[in-house]
Amino acid sequence: MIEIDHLTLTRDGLAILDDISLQIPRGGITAIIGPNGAGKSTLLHCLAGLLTPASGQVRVLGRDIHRIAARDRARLLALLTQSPGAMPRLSVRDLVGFGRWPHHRGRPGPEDHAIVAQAIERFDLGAMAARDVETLSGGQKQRAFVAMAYAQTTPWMLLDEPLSALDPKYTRDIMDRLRDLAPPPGRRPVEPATVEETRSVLLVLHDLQSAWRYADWFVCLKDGRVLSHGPRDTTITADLLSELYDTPLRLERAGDTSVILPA
Ligand SMILES: Nc1ncnc2c1ncn2[C@@H]1O[C@H](COP(=O)(O)OP(=O)(O)OP(=O)(O)O)[C@@H](O)[C@H]1O
Repeated sequence: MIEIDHLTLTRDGLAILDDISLQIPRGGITAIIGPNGAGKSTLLHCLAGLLTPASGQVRVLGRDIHRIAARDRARLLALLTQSPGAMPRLSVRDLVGFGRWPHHRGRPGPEDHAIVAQAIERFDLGAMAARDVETLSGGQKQRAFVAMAYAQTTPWMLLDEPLSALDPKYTRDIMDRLRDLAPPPGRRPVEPATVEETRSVLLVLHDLQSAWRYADWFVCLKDGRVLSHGPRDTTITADLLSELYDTPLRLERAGDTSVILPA
């Protein structure tokens, strides 16, 4: 579980995160949603221990994130940021291999190679594994970075807008794969033999449809505060979404799911 206890983070004297307290359950997929500038990325960086709050605490599996050494943190949480930056002259295979660094620190062994191969297969990157990352399309690059986070084999994967450049096929593909790794609590993950631990996936999403379809748990942020959080079915309503985004939205049943539409 991740426990967030009265977390406040300020920049230039302004509270970007304002007294946030909540718990994020272990296992399953949690979506952080909310309008632009709500503080979603900032919260993700705080959870990863990369930003120091003005007050409050983040505990991951019972430990204060700021008291965990960087190397141990990297074996606990994988963070994929919104703009991971340029990777000149690096092949897709090498990029994915970077995910193993906290485990082998420069001396990869057979298990590291096996996990990288699985990640490449799992995220459908085999045909481009030898290519320079910078020659990939935006969506292909996105998949390669998610595969890198996967190869880190951490109990927690924190992904900031992993769907932003993806077409509908790969949106579904990546979310199905994350669902396999982080099934709803109580169900076994679909994992290869070398990667046995259940993952917990925490992602920032603007794609509300995917959030609705895949997330078990929601954190709804607005103006640096938590407007609502909890399991999907008891948290997400048309009224909540309309208030969150300051625009009228409705939620309609469509077969086995619901769609979110302008009201
Ligand atoms: N380095 C910084 N200095 C000052 N303000 C910042 C800094 N980084 C972020 N902010 C501000 O903090 C607020 C929250 O930013 P954050 O990136 O966390 O929002 P977000 O919810 O992820 O937004 P988006 O959906 O647009 O990506 C914004 O008002 C932003 O301008």
